[in-house]
Amino acid sequence: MTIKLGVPSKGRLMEKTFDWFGTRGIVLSRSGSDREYAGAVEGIDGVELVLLSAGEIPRELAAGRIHLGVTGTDLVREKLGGWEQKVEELAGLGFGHADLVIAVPAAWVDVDTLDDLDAAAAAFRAAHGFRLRIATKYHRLVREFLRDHGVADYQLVDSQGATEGTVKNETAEAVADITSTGDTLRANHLKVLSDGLVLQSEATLFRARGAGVTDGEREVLAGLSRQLALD
Ligand SMILES: Nc1ncnc2c1ncn2[C@@H]1O[C@H](COP(=O)(O)OP(=O)(O)OP(=O)(O)O)[C@@H](O)[C@H]1O
Ligand SMILES: O=P(O)(O)OC[C@H]1O[C@H](OP(=O)(O)OP(=O)(O)O)[C@H](O)[C@@H]1O
Repeated sequence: MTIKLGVPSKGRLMEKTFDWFGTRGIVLSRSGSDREYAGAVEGIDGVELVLLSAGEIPRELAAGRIHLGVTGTDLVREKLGGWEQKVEELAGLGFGHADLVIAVPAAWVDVDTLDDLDAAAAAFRAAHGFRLRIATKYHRLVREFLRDHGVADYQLVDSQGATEGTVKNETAEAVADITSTGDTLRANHLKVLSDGLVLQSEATLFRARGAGVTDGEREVLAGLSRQLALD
């Protein structure tokens, strides 16, 4: 009779999630040493804390291995096709705000919009014999966004980190990545296209639609909802 709550195992999302639950009387903590991914829950019975990579939480929710999970809306939409059938958004947590954007070199003075990018991509292919490369880890979201906005002549290249560096390293001509302050983009001489906002993300508490629950677990979920003032 335990509800499993998945929370990011490190960094800003973990700390702010712990604070968010803490102000609502549920004290989450990482037990053991700094490197041990075990968690403890005080202030409510029947809830188990599972510490996971933020990027794995969508899949764990979809598989029903955790009942509740905190992660960014960007990661849920990217990792879960038909996400609305698999998870329910219970609450935006008011932190982890970040924009997924398309950015190009600041030096490309003729490219400020997606239409410009489309034209530049066609010219790039004619000049170089291969498609303009956009580095990202958000393949699904970027592909859908560019398709919906009529940009076709490009290829995605996978980048799982330090994405803004790919342009300087000449493994991509443009990037699609998360930004919050814009510092990383500026430091890498990149600019966001004026209509290049793919998605605005926020840390969110999700419920797995497919996770089986016993009557006892349903009661725990109801108690948790009351304590978190979700209703
Ligand atoms: N600079 C930022 N400011 C605010 N939120 C951010 C920022 N960068 C990433 N995020 C958000 O944090 C969440 C986790 O990001 P990311 O996938 O980079 O996790 P991570 O810390 O690399 O963890 P892991 O690799 O363990 O999954 C995402 O929802 C993302 O939108
Ligand atoms: O707009 P800013 O405030 O500069 O933040 C943006 C950066 O933050 C994230 O990286 P993170 O630190 O998570 O590292 P990563 O390269 O592993 O994704 C994101 O991927 C950007 O690189």
